[in-house]
Amino acid sequence: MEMRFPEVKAPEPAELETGRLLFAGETTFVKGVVAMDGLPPADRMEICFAGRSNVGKSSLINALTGRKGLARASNTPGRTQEINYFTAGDIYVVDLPGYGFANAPVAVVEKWQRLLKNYLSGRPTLRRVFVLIDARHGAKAVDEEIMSLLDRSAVTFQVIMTKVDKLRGDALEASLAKTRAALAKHPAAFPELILTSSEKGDGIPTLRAIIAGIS
Ligand SMILES: Nc1nc2c(ncn2[C@@H]2O[C@H](COP(=O)(O)OP(=O)(O)OP(=O)(O)O)[C@@H](O)[C@H]2O)c(=O)[nH]1
Repeated sequence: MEMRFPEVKAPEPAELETGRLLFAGETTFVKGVVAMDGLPPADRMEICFAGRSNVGKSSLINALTGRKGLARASNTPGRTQEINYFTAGDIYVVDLPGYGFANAPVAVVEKWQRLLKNYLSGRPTLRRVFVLIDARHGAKAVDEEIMSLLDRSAVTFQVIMTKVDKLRGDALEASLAKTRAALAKHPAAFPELILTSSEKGDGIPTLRAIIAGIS
């Protein structure tokens, strides 16, 4: 299953095991943050997940941590409005608010954008941002915006393609090629895409191993 996608180098068994162990224990919710002064102390490494509303972020975090109700999967785009902190092993896993939602009031969007910007550019322990992109839709303008912000903030990021079970063959290849081309313009980006399906579990052990390998 893990070998189906040649994008990232397949982790070694020992790396897979380290990744499994990192998420084998209890993943606990720490807090939802709405302002910079609410962030927990920057006392350990953290990684975070960013993506457009409905990209499948909650589903991915649930699959990663093996806890169904942890990050709520919802069909109502844009309902996750806080920076949510979780602990997994000795790291923080951070769930950023989904961006690009159409119906939220402008003032609300602006407040989130400000928080997002401040967080991404001012968190010393943030080691990597995983930018989620729906395999069916490819990178949209809002994804480009966040990737440019990450470039400017010098925060390295890696793209996770979500819902790859919805595409196959040439359609999947075309989507990947387009995303790779988009990434080539971003100096802070890792070139390799991580392909995932939370529904099928594809790519989840690999993602765990990648996270465990970040130091
Ligand atoms: N086929 C398929 N559907 C998925 C997958 N991951 C998520 N979905 C579906 O996509 C929709 C959105 O998933 P969520 O995980 O709630 O998305 P989100 O990005 O957290 O959404 P917000 O809460 O709006 O930010 C749901 O209907 C999920 O069931 C996947 O890997 N495959």
